[in-house]
Amino acid sequence: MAIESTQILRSARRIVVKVGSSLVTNEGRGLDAQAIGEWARQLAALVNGEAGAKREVIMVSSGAVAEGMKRLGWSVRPRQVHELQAAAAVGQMGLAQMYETKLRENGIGSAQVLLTHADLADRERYLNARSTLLTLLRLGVVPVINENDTVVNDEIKFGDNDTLGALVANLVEADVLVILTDQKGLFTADPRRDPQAQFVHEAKAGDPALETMAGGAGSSIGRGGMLTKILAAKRAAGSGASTVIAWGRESDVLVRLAAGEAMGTLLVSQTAKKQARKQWMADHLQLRGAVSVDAGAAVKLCAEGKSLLPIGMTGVEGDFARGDVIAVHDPQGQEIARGLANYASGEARRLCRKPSSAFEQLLGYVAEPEMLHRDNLVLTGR
Ligand SMILES: Nc1ncnc2c1ncn2[C@@H]1O[C@H](COP(=O)(O)OP(=O)(O)O)[C@@H](O)[C@H]1O
Ligand SMILES: N[C@@H](CCC(=O)OP(=O)(O)O)C(=O)O
Repeated sequence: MAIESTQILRSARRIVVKVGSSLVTNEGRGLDAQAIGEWARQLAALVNGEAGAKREVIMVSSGAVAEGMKRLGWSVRPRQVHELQAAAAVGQMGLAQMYETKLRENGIGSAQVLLTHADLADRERYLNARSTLLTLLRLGVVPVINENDTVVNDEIKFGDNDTLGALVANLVEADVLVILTDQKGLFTADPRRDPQAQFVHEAKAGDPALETMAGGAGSSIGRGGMLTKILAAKRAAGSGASTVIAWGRESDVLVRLAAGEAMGTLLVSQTAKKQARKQWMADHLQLRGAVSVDAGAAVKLCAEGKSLLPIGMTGVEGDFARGDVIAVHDPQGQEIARGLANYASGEARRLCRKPSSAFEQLLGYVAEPEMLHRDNLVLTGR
């Protein structure tokens, strides 16, 4: 593995770790307390900076359906969606409890977050999920995420948490997505079926050749197999995150990866994080409105890399909701930036020229001090 590649892991500050059902539930035998304890110990080590700098980590864990089936005494995975949903609701209790216990034993707080694809497609919910997760990370708490199986049906169900892991990596703009599974990484063919399969150390995320190598799930517990992992890596690369697929039972896997050790398969994102964000924002051509700012705010945005605060806003155009993409115009009417609005147009009009200390009285609640947060904004002027 090239030196620059190991550097990707070593320098990663925000990491999303995804573990699959077969690992979490010991191939369906029940929650693997020892394995979860091991990952919790390693997550704590990353948060505490024991493997280099302090990292922010998010755990995306499957296993609710498999654990629920065990608790309900079902040996065969039900085909009816509502039975799967019921099993997930039962199993999620145990899953959350186990992570909470194991992380707490390591001195780390945890939070349960259940998400659906629809939550992340809706701009307002996307922003809400993003700010909640970023707040949890700032507090040093490890979010433990799963699909919200109760409210999804066939069409909108992720069906596999590899995709969810990638969407979460996009949501929080993680540096790296680590997918822990029951193989050492990607092989040129499913190693359970082809003994000649060669290990792939490193490749470009999104390379179509990888999709032909990847087969379906090797066990009756796992869902997506390698293909969903390859596609997840492609999706994660959309926001600039590289992906590692590694064996979840390798000793100290997370700590060693974070220290830069070459393990598993590294799928390198071809786009830098900033460039990816700019592209994403540029793709949202449908601007819902704009805010005009004074010269001071324009300098803060363009030259100082700051967020846009309502105090610098002189006017609001259009009718937009929280989470919509809007433009920022300088005093000459030139577009200088675009970003995700934290406030709807009606609220924004009331906040123009106001300091954040006045927001609560004006709106009746306290929300973000920024109209456009730096992380949700790209400069578009020259
Ligand atoms: N090219 C490949 N390289 C490695 N594993 C593969 C490949 N194609 C298919 N697989 C299968 O994918 C399985 C992992 O996927 P899955 O069972 O869904 O795990 P998880 O529960 O971790 O998501 C492996 O056990 C393996 O049998
Ligand atoms: N939300 C489901 C996860 C779906 C699933 O099986 O994912 P995975 O094992 O990661 O392929 C659960 O917790 O059972």
